[in-house]
Amino acid sequence: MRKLAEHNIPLREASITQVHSVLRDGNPLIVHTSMFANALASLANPKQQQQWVPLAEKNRIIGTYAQTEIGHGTFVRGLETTAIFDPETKEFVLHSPTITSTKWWPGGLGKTANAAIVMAQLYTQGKCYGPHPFFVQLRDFDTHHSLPGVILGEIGPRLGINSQDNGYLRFDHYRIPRTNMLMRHSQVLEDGSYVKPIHNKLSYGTMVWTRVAIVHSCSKKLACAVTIATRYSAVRHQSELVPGKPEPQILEYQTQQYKLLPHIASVFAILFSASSVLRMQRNVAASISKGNVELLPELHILSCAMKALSSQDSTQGIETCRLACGGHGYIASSGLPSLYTSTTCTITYEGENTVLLLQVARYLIKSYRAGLEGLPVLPSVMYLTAPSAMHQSPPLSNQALIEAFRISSANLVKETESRLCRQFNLEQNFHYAWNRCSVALVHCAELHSRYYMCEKFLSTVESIRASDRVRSVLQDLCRLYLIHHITLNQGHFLRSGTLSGVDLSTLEEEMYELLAKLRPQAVPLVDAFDFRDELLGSTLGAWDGRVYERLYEEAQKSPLNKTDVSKAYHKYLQPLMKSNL
Ligand SMILES: CC(C)(COP(=O)(O)OP(=O)(O)OC[C@H]1O[C@@H](n2cnc3c(N)ncnc32)[C@H](O)[C@@H]1OP(=O)(O)O)[C@@H](O)C(=O)NCCC(=O)NCCSC(=O)CCCC(=O)O
Ligand SMILES: Cc1cc2nc3c(=O)[nH]c(=O)nc-3n(C[C@H](O)[C@H](O)[C@H](O)COP(=O)(O)OP(=O)(O)OC[C@H]3O[C@@H](n4cnc5c(N)ncnc54)[C@H](O)[C@@H]3O)c2cc1C
Repeated sequence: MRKLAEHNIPLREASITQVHSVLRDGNPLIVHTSMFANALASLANPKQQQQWVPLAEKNRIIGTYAQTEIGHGTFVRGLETTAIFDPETKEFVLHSPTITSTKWWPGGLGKTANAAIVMAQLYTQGKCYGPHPFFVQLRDFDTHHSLPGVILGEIGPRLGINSQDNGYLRFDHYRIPRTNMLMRHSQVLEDGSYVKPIHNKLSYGTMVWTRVAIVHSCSKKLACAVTIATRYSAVRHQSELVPGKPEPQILEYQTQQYKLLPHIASVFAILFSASSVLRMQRNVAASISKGNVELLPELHILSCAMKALSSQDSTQGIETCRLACGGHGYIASSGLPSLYTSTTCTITYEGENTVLLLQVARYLIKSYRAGLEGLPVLPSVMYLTAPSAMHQSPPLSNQALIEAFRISSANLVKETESRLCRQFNLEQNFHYAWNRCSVALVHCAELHSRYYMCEKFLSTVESIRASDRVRSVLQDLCRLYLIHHITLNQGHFLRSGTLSGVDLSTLEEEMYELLAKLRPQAVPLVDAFDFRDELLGSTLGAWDGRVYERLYEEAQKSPLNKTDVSKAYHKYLQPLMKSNL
């Protein structure tokens, strides 16, 4: 915090790499500066904001977002914590009636936070109105002791981000003032009457906002990983490419280029998609403040789609980068393990990916059916029932490939919808039929989301202001991305008839040429991400390429190297060596 203050950077504006470079194993304040701050900004009314925001900004209040329970994370409607309005005292009584209602996971809840936005089932006048957000003080603001009626702690070691003190929380008939319910969108009045919001999912707004932020952070984490692995691949020499010749840089191997270059491209694809979703989010936020919620469903679906794809792509990409560094990728000082553990959790949190993709699929099927009936559908899914335009672009041009994506995606939705209808006729129950088709439905959502990402990559590269040479590199990278994802999904293109076996062979051939063509650009491309060595914090990825010296220097810092003979020798090893075991 002192470093950031020195450089005049508020924590909420510190970049993901700046924070990650200092707090490798998780940031106990991340949920405070992201979700808690956002919940106050978007769910609290102006009076509540005046009361809490200045205190949160000065870190007098440190908050978290306590929604997930030990029994339910995905199914928000199934939360069990209750907030029952007591009209006598004009208070809400928060209670955790069961073990499964224990709040579980919130970042910083264990030891750091003294307050939380708690999602609880709102009851008033004997009726339940579903999950609503409440501002809840958990600890004394001076002594930091937990308050009577609040039981909390930390949940124990995790795969990674262990400095984030993810916590648990229970309430025992804990009372908070009525005015602690976040009342921007819905209210409980003094007499206990409920005022409903203009859209009943507005209280989920903090999740939507965080999903958008995750997309951007995934591109940054992947950019760090490809920088490390690419620079290392230019330094590392191994084996013989031609027998008897000197060992080449491992980046000369086509298989190594195939491991790295598509993920370098992926950084741009995710980044450009993130910008487009962020623009949409700003528009939707502005319309909501004017009372218009028309585009909220579109934003919800787009943020689900892009969060799912970017978290999956960046996690796989980081793991590929780690593997591409051989043994040295496994050492903590390479920076790759902590990048992996702090990214793979994005597949699960803020909506588990399969669940989010099923939300996307639900929207695709509904929109397809609406389109067939001539009803209006939102812009991103109009293509599902629009006539195909495959023959208008030169064969295998970028535009033709995007059209192939669009038609294949529409085709898959059409095919899956027919399967859903057939299954419905057999089962006579929509929900069972839906479950029976859910693998195919996830594939629909993935292909639609990939189409969106490819389209955003291409349209951004086409409109970007850059020198001809820079543009040409970006165009090659974009082309590589399109072809790579077509080859990974070739079955869909064959099924839709948009590409033939011969087309796929031609594209595959071109992909190999692109790998060779882009090979000299690999290091300049990652240098252009412009990470300082201090921020990257990697023995393998530093700018000067002194990999072996740094690995050796770092090993000297191991606590085991402080003495020649370790204490364990005297305590365990020597007795073992002398025993007859
Ligand atoms: C899966 C859903 C979306 C399902 O919600 P539901 O109320 O059961 O709705 P449904 O019946 O499936 O659909 C009804 C309808 O509600 C729509 N909807 C759902 N969510 C939204 C939204 N946000 N905005 C606008 N619309 C929304 C759906 O699209 C449906 O629309 P439709 O009826 O089809 O027109 C929800 O339960 C959910 O969001 N679950 C995921 C939970 C989650 O993301 N938790 C995050 C906890 S915080 C965290 O992980 C922080 C980590 C950060 C860190 O450590 O750094
Ligand atoms: C590191 C980390 C930090 C977190 N931070 C916070 C936080 O700050 N605040 C907070 O409130 N929560 C937090 N969480 C909780 C997180 O949001 C949930 O874990 C997440 O939403 C997934 O829910 P779940 O654990 O209930 O998984 P489950 O839903 O139980 O998932 C288990 C499996 O069931 C499947 N499944 C579930 N429902 C369906 C369905 N409808 N259709 C098909 N398959 C389904 C899933 O696909 C998955 O394969 C955090 C979690 C982690 C790991």
